[in-house]
Amino acid sequence: MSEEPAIDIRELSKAYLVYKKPADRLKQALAPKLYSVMRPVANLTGKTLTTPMYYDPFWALRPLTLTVRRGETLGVIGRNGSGKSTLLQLLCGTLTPTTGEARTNGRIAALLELGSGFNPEYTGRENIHLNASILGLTPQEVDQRIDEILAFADIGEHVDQPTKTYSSGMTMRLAFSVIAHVDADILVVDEALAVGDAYFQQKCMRWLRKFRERGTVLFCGHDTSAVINLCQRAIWLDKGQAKLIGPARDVCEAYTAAVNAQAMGIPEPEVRHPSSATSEAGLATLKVPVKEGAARSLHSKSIGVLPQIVQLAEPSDHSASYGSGDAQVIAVSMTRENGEPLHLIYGGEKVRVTVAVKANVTIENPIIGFFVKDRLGQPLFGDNTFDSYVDHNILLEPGKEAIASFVFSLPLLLTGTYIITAAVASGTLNAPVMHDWLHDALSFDVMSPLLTGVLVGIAMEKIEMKVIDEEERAVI
Ligand SMILES: Nc1ncnc2c1ncn2[C@@H]1O[C@H](COP(=O)(O)OP(=O)(O)OP(=O)(O)O)[C@@H](O)[C@H]1O
Repeated sequence: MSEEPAIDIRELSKAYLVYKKPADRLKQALAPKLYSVMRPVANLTGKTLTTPMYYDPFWALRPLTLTVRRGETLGVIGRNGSGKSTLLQLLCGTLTPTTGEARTNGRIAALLELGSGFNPEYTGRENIHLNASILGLTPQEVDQRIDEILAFADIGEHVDQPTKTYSSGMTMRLAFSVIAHVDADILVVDEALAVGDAYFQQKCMRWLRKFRERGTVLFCGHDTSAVINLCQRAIWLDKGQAKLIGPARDVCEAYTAAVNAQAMGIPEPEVRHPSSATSEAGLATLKVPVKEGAARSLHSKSIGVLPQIVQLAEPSDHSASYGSGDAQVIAVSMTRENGEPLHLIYGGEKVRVTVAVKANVTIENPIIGFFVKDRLGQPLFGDNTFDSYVDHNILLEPGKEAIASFVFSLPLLLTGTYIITAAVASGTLNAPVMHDWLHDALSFDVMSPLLTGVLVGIAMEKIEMKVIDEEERAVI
């Protein structure tokens, strides 16, 4: 049983029937019956009548064969209209295939097209019952889990309002909460996940990372950094065809190269399909053609002064935390080095993150730390007080507070929302006793005009370029 793949797709395809005129749809519905009556008469006169087709088939998905192992996370990427939703809907059974089949082993739950599974006239509570039962829970099981579902969604009294009155963020909270509580074996999620506030997204990402330890995930979207971050393998769909299947990084790089080439008006890089023997391993040999005579103008720019607008949000009241409770994080802030509020910051400038904690019992040698995570919950950078204070024998008595501040040059960050996690512990770094770990202590938004394609940038001190001759080449 455990050797069975979670998803087994054989020659799966979908052709939509496209009618030129609305009347053609009616003709097509009537034609088979009409022709079955006319055919025997025609046969008597020695003619053969074939039923005409009033539609053109549009192949949204060409025959695809693919297996996904249990516990694997597969990314599905491709441009708009490439067939991603069609594939996922075929898997979920909401579309019927034209050829082939998709077999799934285990309970499958999908978060596709936000709220599409909700009846807008029903209240949130009624939709929980409806969706959870569609996903296989008995009414008793829904009753047992409803408090957990509501706690996870955290939408307060809105739960008794019709979902047509919900914001997209609230719909997302409820929809995700339901699929998180139905004991799914296979989860199919698309970029609907990007809806909602940063704190809830972090909660979903934490849940998703945990789910990956036991379940199979299909993650669909245009966002290659999310696919690289979450998925082991990826499939790139192009005009309904699987253009490349392989390790997520290779597939995303090939896809990004093709998208960039198209934007630059140069031919797409050649993509070599892996042979079936090596399809699970490395692949994708790329040759990037350069447009002949493409003159590039070169600017010198001072990277150290990229304006980044940093907007701090209020700390979340609902931040999840864990720890012994012997001490707790009571405040977290990010300011300029001198403590002034932060609004507009230039790349490479100094900032100060301050974490205040309070002891509930005597804490010997507290360790206070923080790290900054991106929207996918991936830690980017951070530090703690351990190395600097390991020999200081600090005793934090019950009711007393301590603050730690960290001054550093803020790396250049991509536009987006970032979250600061803060924690207080004691013991050692290898065997810490965690007193309070506050997942989402503070968030800040960055507007950055220039950077793309990296997690963080650094303030370059100097960038130079010059044309060299062979002699100079020899000394490099
Ligand atoms: N019911 C339909 N009838 C005809 N064509 C359809 C139908 N549904 C989808 N298509 C077409 O099938 C192709 C694939 O659509 P699909 O929604 O699967 O793409 P996608 O990769 O999910 O796109 P996006 O990234 O924009 O969501 C598109 O060209 C779309 O126009």
